Amino acid sequence: MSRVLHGVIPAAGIGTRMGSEIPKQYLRLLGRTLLEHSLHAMLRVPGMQSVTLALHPEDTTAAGLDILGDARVNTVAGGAERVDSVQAALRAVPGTRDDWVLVHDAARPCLQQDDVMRLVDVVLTQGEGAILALPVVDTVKLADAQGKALRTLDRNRLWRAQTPQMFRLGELLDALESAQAAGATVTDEASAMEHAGYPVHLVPGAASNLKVTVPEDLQLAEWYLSRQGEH
Ligand SMILES: Nc1ccn([C@@H]2O[C@H](COP(=O)(O)OP(=O)(O)OP(=O)(O)O)[C@@H](O)[C@H]2O)c(=O)n1
Ligand SMILES: C[C@](O)(CO)[C@H](O)COP(=O)(O)O
Repeated sequence: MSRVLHGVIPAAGIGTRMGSEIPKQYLRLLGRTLLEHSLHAMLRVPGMQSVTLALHPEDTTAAGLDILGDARVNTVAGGAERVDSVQAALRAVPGTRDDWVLVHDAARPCLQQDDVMRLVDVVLTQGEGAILALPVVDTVKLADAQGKALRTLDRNRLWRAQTPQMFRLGELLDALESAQAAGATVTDEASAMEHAGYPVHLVPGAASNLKVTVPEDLQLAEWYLSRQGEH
């Protein structure tokens, strides 16, 4: 069975919730764009053979960054939704169906190597897919359409999905296609794998691996990045 690793980074979003003049993946923290931070984290993973970036079809910014200089980096045009961008990138991965792929959001620039390595270790030991995730710490309510609480969920069994999410390339491609065909909501890769009946291990991640979504996330991400630089 293959132990070859590839990376995919969906980076074709427009950052509506950030509301910045440029797409948020090109905002800079400590001198590097969010996309560069995320890409470097992927390229640093031992054994990473390629990283495929899904970029917005009208993206002219990536070409001006040094990141495309690494021979392992490929780009493709992304799609209308994150899942479309991930599918486009997966189809362009220069690997075999048996190889492993780690899908990581460009918008998660503070990924730490020890977290990725724990994920890779679980996957290669178990031979099954896994994602980084965080146990929920708040009390969580299920609401009706009017915003009235219906009931309280058992938070001991609730996790917040992060990225990277690591699966076999061929299985993930097939799972995404069948979930799409069935009209299932696919907000991450794991949801497609669950839909197809595959096990998905939850590997505890770190709060620092936040998804930069709204303006106030930028300061926090910069603080996490500056702390990482100290070690
Ligand atoms: N059509 C899309 C939409 C999103 N993404 C990527 O998926 C990741 C997670 O998406 P999100 O944080 O929602 O980014 P945006 O879609 O840009 O933000 P928003 O939803 O606020 O518009 C980001 O790295 C984003 O660039 C993508 O590749 N293609
Ligand atoms: C994949 C993800 O980051 C896991 O939490 C998340 O689902 C992406 O959601 P978004 O709305 O596309 O940011």
